[in-house]
Amino acid sequence: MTLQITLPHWYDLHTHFRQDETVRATVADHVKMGCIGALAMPNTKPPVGKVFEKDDVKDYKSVEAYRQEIMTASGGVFQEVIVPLYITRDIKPEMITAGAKKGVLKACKYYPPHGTTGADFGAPFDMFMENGVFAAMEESGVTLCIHGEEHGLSAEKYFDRGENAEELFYANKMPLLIRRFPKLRVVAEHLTTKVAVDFVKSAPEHVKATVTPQHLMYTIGTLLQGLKYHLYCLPLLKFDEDRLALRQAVTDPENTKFFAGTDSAPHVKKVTPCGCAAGCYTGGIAPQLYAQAFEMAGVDLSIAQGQEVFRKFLCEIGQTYYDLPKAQGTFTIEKTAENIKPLAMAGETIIPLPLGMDTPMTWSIV
Ligand SMILES: NC(=O)N[C@@H](CC(=O)O)C(=O)O
Repeated sequence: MTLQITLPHWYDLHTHFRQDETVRATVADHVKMGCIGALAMPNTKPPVGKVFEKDDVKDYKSVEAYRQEIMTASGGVFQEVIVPLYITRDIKPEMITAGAKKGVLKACKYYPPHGTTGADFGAPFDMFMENGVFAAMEESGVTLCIHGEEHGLSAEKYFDRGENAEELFYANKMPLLIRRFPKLRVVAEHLTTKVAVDFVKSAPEHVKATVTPQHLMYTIGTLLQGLKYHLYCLPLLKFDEDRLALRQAVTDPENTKFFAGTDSAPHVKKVTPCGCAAGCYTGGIAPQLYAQAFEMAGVDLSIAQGQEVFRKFLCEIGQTYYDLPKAQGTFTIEKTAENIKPLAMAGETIIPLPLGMDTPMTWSIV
């Protein structure tokens, strides 16, 4: 008999829905994969750089309008959407306090300046340590979602082994942050290195982390062999010992910190004449990929104990941390290969991550 697992509906707690007509298509893919909500990243065009529509901050999108746009696109399926405020140079501590007080602002997102797709509005981390922004977040219980990479490094330092951009950030910046703001809620996003995993493990309980399917499944070697550019995302895939640390963290039966955040990032123009944009699209297929990754990590998903570890990672830890409405319904995945199709969008196509990979998908949505 084909193995099936029934899971509560879940929240993807790190994803990119983009803007305009892309929102409807990407949200639909999330609905297809059992999501009842998400934490939708603010690196849109223009960025989500203000809290309320009435705030007069450049031509930025507002948290309240973008949240409503996504809720509407889900056709009533989404129970809740968290839109973090993009931390730009234009953010003032008062905006955070006011947004939190009204219940509109739950999180803010730090991007290293020019560190990834849509990160051009980011500003140096130290600035927010000093200008009252992180202090206002700590005081009002707003979560800081961090893209934890040092910025401004040369290419060879950025991807250096042992001292790469993420390792430097978790060795230097993060300890300072949690010492200075001991009550600040922090989510370390899309971890890729053992250094970062060890940091999160050793930090207080309110410091958590998201992990993507691709960082659990692949290493830099997979990307380089055949230059599989659909696997190019930031932070870059790392080495075997890093992947092992991630796998151990998410599959540990005692895990209370590491949860699902796909970083699904659609790019209609992934390839440029001399390179490619960072971001992997996993909309519609993420639970299947996570299940495959857990099996690759040695978890037996045919037994209750294995399923429990998986359920906690996908459906429970993050939902509890963000105090999101509990799921009433369920969805089912089964162990049969899924036939993936490119997503058509505004006359262009978005290629989901596993298309063209050597490893075919082993799970599908029932
Ligand atoms: N992960 C990525 O490589 N890209 C993301 C941005 C990000 O979170 O880095 C994107 O929006 O395309």
